[in-house]
Amino acid sequence: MSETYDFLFKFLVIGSAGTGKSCLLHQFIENKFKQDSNHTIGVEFGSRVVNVAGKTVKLQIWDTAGQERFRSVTRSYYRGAAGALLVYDITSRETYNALTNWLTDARTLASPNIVIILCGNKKDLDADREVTFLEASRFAQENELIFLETSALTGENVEEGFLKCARIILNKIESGELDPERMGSEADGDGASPTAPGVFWCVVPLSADSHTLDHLDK
Ligand SMILES: Nc1nc2c(ncn2[C@@H]2O[C@H](COP(=O)(O)OP(=O)(O)OP(=O)(O)O)[C@@H](O)[C@H]2O)c(=O)[nH]1
Repeated sequence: MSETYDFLFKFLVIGSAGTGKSCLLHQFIENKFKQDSNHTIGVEFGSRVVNVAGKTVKLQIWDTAGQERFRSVTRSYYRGAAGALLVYDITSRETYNALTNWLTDARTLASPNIVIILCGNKKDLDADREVTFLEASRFAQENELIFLETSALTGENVEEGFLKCARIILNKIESGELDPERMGSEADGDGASPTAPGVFWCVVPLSADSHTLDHLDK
C-alpha cells in the first residue's frame, strides 16, 4: 500500500543489552508491551508514520543489539541516522556507565548533529532504582541531550520520546540549522543527495509498510 509523507527520518535505538530497546520500539509501533522479549540478534526494524507540527513524518527505526558481540554489526547501521533514542535502565548503573561509549559511537558513526533523546527506561521499577533522575538530568545537560524517563511496560513517555526527537529534527530543518541535502550527503559519504525531495537522510528501503516490525539478521 502506498503512503505519502513529507519527511523520512531514520532513527536508531541504542544502548546496553537488556535496557528495553526492543520493548520501547514495540510499544511505540504496536502500542503494547512486548512479553518475553529476547536479546536482539543484529538489528530489527520498525516504522510508523506520525504527524509532527502539521507535517507527516515517516520514522524508520532501527533497533540495535546491545550485546558487545554484535557491536561491529550494529555500528554499520548508524550511517544516515537523523535521530536516536539512547537507552539505559534506571535499575542498572552498569548500563548508565556505558552511555558515554554509545554517545561517542552515535556522534562519530551517524553524525555530530544527530538529535539524541536519553531514555532512562524501566521507570515503573522505581523501588530498584540505581540511577537518580537528577544525575541523569545533569549528564544529559552536559552532553546536550534531551532527557526522559520511560517505561516500555506502562507506555509512559514512550510516544513522547520518539515524537520529541522528530519535532526537534523538524524544527532544525525549518530554522535552517539542519540542511537535509547537505547532511544527507555527509551522512551517506558518497556525495549523493537524498533520494527524493523531502526525504531526509534516507539510506533505508522505502518499500516497508508503516506500523510493521520486520526482523533483519534473525
Ligand atoms: N519492568 C520493566 N521491564 C522492562 C521494560 N522494558 C523492558 N523490560 C524488560 O527488560 C528485558 C529486556 O528487554 P529488551 O527490550 O529485550 O531489551 P533490549 O535492550 O532490546 O536488549 P538487547 O536486544 O539484548 O540489546 C525484558 O525482560 C523486558 O521484559 C520496562 O519498561 N519495565
